[in-house]
Order: sequence, then C-alpha cells, then structure tokens
Amino acid sequence: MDLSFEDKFNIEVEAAEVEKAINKFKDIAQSRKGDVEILKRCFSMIDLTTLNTTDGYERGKLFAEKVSQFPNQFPGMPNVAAICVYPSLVAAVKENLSAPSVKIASVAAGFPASQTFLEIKLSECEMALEQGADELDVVISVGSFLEGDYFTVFSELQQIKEVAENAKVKVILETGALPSLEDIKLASFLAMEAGADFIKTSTGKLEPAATPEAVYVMCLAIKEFHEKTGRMVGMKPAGGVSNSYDAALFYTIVEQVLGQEWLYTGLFRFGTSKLADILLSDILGKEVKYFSQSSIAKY
Ligand SMILES: O=C[C@H](O)COP(=O)(O)O
Repeated sequence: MDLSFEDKFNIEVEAAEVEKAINKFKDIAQSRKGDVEILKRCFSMIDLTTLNTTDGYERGKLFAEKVSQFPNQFPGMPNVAAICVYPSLVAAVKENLSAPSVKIASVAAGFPASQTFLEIKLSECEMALEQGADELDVVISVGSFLEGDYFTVFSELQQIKEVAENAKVKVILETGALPSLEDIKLASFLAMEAGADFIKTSTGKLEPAATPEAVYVMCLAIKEFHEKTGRMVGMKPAGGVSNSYDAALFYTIVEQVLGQEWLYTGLFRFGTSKLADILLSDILGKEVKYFSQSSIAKY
C-alpha cells in the first residue's frame, strides 16, 4: 500500500500565512458573533454531546426527550443536527428520540484514547450501529501516528469504514496531541484517504482542543483533497467550543476556505457539550437553560 502522501498532497504549512489568514477570519467573526442568522445556522449544525463517566440510561433518555420537544418549545428555531453519546447510551437515545431529522452519533473504537485491540474497536462500532447509531465518531490511533506507523492508522480506519457500511464516520485527529500543523495536515489526508466522511479536531478530553489554526489547516486539507479526488469531506471542530464568537469564527473559517456548499449538516458539525444553550441565549436575547437545566445535570 502506497502511503507516501507527500507525493500526492501538499503537506507543507506556512506559519506566517496561517497567522495572517486567522487574523482576517477573527476580524470577520467579531462582526458576526451577534448575527442571529449565522448563530442559528451554527446551532443547526451542533452535535449535542454528553460524554461523562457518570452518564447513564436516564441521561440518554432526557437528552432525547429534550431534543424531541425542542421544536414545540422553540418554534422558529432549527433543531440540533445530532445527539452524540457513548455507545452504552445509544439505545436510551434511540428509544426516546422522536425528531426525524436528528441523527444519533456514537463515539466508538476505544474513544477517547483509542488504546485497545482492533477487534474490540470494530466490535464496538458494529454494536453501536446495531443499537441504533447513525454515525460513528472514532479517534485515530494517535500513538501509532506519532511513531510514524501510518499503515496501522490507515488500515484501522479502513476497517472501521468497512464495518460502518453506510453510516458516516467522523475521524478525530486529536489535534492537541499532534506536534505541528504539518502533522495535522498529514493526519487529515491520511484519514480522508482511508474514507473518513468527516474529520474532527478533538475528543474534548485533552487540551488544547479545537483551535482556529487546527481548523484552518484541516479545511485547507479538505479543500485540496476535494480538488484532487472530487470527494467532499466534512469538518467538525470539537472540544471547548463554548461561546458565540468561537462558533462564528469556525463558521467563518469553513465558509472562507471551503465555500457556501459546506455550510450544512452534511458537511459541517460542531462537537460540543455546552454551546447549545449559549447560542440559544444569544439568539433569543435572554438567558436560556433548556439543555443544561439541573434535570439533565453535569452539563
Ligand atoms: O465531540 C465533542 C466533544 O467531546 C465535546 O467537548 P466539550 O465537552 O469540550 O464541548
């Protein structure tokens, strides 16, 4: 298998160019963080996430109920794109979700560390899908990547894609653990070549999580991948996204680098446990604690 991505894709990153571009995007985002239409679009692309050690059936059920009741509670607002949970909560969400447009995403394949046997990773993906997941969020084997063992990373992802069949696979690069922007670009190409439907920055379990630099470089890789292969791969900033400015900034980066056709749930998601109520509050101009009220706790 030829994994010499340097021959096929441009792995180089110009630090000065990244800084200049990010400054421009930050200026645009400043003027947009109060733009209700943009905040609504960001809201509609949220993967509403709960990934706590303490999560149980009741929490999955309450998340599903909250999302199901959302259109009645907030007429005129789009619903979130998906609910994202650990595999053990997929059934609870499936049994209680009555919002046809909202997908069920399961983290899987040894999330968040990816430190388990391949057979376990594949079985976990299969079982999450059997329980009702529509999408899988899986982390690359970061340790193998850092050792330069790209074959293992690539081959695992290919096998995960195979068991996923038609379910979307979002591949988490855990960019905060990758030493350079070139590594982030290389990991992006590797994941996309292996079949990733989305590439995602972070698990939310490690700092730094989603940064503008990581999101920008990943968007550059998605753009080049599209130009060279014709395939459109989605972008998912995740981890620590918790205010309207950050949402507007990531939205702006995706829009400016990839274009309008990326600005929908099929190609753009926010992975976040906190953003939904924050955007809702800014959109409605009053404090809203709908998803974070004490009934669903630790949120
Ligand atoms: O995929 C989503 C992340 O795990 C959520 O991270 P967060 O809790 O920092 O928003």
